Amino acid sequence: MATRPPAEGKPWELAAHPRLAKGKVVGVVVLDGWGEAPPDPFNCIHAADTPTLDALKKAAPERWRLIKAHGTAVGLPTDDDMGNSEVGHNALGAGQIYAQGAKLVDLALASGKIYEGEGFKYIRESFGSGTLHLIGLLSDGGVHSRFDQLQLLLKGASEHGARRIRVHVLTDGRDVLDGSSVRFVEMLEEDLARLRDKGVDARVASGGGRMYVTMDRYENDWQVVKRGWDAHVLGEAPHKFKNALEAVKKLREDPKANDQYLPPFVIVDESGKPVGQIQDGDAVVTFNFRADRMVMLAKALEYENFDKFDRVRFPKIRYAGMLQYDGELKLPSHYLVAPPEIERTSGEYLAHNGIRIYACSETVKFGHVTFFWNGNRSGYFNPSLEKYEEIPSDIGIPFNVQPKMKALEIAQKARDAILSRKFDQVRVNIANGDMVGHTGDIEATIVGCKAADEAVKIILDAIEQVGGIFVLTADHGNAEDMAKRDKSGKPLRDKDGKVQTLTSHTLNPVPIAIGGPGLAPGVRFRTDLPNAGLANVAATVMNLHGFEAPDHYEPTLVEVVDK
Ligand SMILES: O=C(O)[C@@H](CO)OP(=O)(O)O
Ligand SMILES: [Mn+2]
Ligand SMILES: [Mn+2]
Repeated sequence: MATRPPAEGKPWELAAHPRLAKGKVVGVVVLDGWGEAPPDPFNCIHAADTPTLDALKKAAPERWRLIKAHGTAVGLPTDDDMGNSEVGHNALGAGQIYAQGAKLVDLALASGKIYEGEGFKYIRESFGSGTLHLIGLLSDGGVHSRFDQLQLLLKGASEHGARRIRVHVLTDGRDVLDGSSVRFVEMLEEDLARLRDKGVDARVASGGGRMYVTMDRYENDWQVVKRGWDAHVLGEAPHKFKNALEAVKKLREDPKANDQYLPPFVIVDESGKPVGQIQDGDAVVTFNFRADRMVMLAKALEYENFDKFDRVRFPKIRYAGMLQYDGELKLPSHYLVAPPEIERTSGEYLAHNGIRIYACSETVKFGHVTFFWNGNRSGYFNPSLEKYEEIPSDIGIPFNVQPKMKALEIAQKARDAILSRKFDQVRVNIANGDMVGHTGDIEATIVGCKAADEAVKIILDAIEQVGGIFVLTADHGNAEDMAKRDKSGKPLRDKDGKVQTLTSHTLNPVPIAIGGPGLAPGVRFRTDLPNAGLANVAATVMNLHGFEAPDHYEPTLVEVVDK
């Protein structure tokens, strides 16, 4: 964790790098979900035809190396935590390691401070006559939420006065194994039964699969959020069950069922009445700590004026997020734990130093190279220097059906931005390894990886034409390992002998490659930073723009030697 002196009050002007020239176009490519792992049939990156990236690897160790993308290196609670896009892009863009949401929530729960904060005091006002609703991802993936945090919150809230609690569960299957929803619901039901023994009226009220119900992001498809609203708030859904365990078990009987995409369901009583609609006077907490897939629901819960879908009813509730999900929008206005204040990101520094930036991705990753990259901040630092462009993602189909996604379109936009010479930095995120990797479809992921490699080639060719520099890296692993493994690394099989598919991110390191005709001949990776991680990339990029990095940044990966 950074122990460097605080930057407060320091000037924004960056010193010129003593040996590296300014004025080169720098292409920054983030391959989402692209880690490094040994060759193996479940390593889709290895299995795919990726000539461009293979050629870069040959420049190791001087211009290709691995960096850490998981655990404490990116501010997560432990080294057992896989990386994810939020923490990955935060670290890449900020150049510093911050304790992230997951860790801040752990600390607040462990110390009990969560119950003394403004957010909890606010929702507690409703405990007298209202119900406390908890909505979020039922998972121990640690990417958006964690089950142990939900357990502690349930216990703590009841000890602090909540008498009637309803949980609205979104099943995962993306950060954890598909099918694990059943076990999570069982464990939750055990906890709720214990609360009932203590006289708290606690039940599951509604739910659905995270990719189909509630957890859309970057306004890709508001219908997803509407399905959640209908189930959680209105108590309306096509499927009705007597309890949540029956719900997930029955819905999973469909051979095509998948935890990520379970349809919305509502729990009803003997007379068919929903057990937990959200009503005037209730309190609501969205217990995900991660922002991107909760912001849309937060808007629906909080905004008086709202036109994304017909809410039918807009109950007067006291709503708090686990964290504040958008610092610029101040949304939600009440929250249980203060988010990390990520400051002095490389984007802000570079904007102060006149660097013109173009950033582009498709919808599902657009906020990653903009909002997350800039320390969870929306909008431009300097609109006259920056341009952010979003390519609409395919909607309504799973990504294994169109595994090439918009890789080509993103690369063409980047190429045009590079060749226009209107920008000093052209930054993209190419989504295939991650989004297709999450489907667990090996064939499709291989196709996606090949498409990503072709996109990289287009961008590198443009950098070549303008005499520029490229930095290519990734935010965390995914496509390089699609099998769940035992401790020795052998794929685990289910009772029918089928290898268990790993849809989640991984703990693997990711590659970083530098090159291009603009790179001074003596630039190479240092050898004294074997444990470097994503947070070391920002200082590296600043150097390649011809600046020294600020001294509170994690150190640069490069040095310049005489050639
Ligand atoms: O899809 C997401 O929300 C996460 C996995 O839960 O992936 P990423 O961190 O790559 O965005
Ligand atoms: Mn990612
Ligand atoms: Mn992902």
